[in-house]
Amino acid sequence: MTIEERTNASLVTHALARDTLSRIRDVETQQVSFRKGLVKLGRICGYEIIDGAMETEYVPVRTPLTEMTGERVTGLENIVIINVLRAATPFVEGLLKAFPRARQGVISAGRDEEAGMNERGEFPISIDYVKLPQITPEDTVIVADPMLATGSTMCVVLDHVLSDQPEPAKLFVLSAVSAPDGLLRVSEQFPQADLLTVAIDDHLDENGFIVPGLGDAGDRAFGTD
Ligand SMILES: O=P(O)(O)OC[C@H]1O[C@H](OP(=O)(O)OP(=O)(O)O)[C@H](O)[C@@H]1O
Ligand SMILES: O=c1cc[nH]c(=O)[nH]1
Ligand SMILES: [Mg+2]
Repeated sequence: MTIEERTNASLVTHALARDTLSRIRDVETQQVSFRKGLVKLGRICGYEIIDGAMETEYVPVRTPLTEMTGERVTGLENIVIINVLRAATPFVEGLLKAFPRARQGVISAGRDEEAGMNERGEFPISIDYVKLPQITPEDTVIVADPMLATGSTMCVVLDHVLSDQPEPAKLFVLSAVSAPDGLLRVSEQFPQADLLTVAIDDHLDENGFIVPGLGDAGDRAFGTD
């Protein structure tokens, strides 16, 4: 069975998403181009979510010449985007171009790289800051993080997002690059989530980095190492 058959994962299929991801994977791509690539990917993924998951309605439109029936996307006022600091910041900047009226939440989450992975392939995650909007049952919640590696970060983030809140109408976990381990872990713990990703890569290395991946997304976008 493929990983998509074993989980709720599906691929963002837009050719420009694959093009942009391939450019930012390149080790020669420097900070500014890398960050701009993540912004562009976020915008494309946002449009893909609208295309695949949102309803439209017919509306009367009066053009300068005549009256006609037009079409509008519904539900754009019920979008919540969660930014997993820090690597998701440029990704969310792009998503906001598709969802300019989204309510936003922020969670600062970091893997304890020094502690390393435990025997279950999980990292300890430190959460330093959480500020979330109230979620309603009408909302579509998009939790954005460009990298889904072991899934440790996303599971802790989803615990925070969903605790003491009504279940949203739809829940998307949006990533640029995912590893099979992370998709399996998040799918198992949060079967209600749709996992959207531009690529499902091969495996994790011994340090929990996605291979082939793109390296450390936060460091490359923020110019740190
Ligand atoms: O699936 P996981 O194994 O948990 O790894 C994925 C996490 O790792 C990266 O964040 P990192 O901890 O490097 O923080 P940063 O965004 O500040 O670089 C990435 O942005 C994810 O949040
Ligand atoms: O490959 C990886 C894994 C976790 N975080 C990253 O930024 N890259
Ligand atoms: Mg990082």
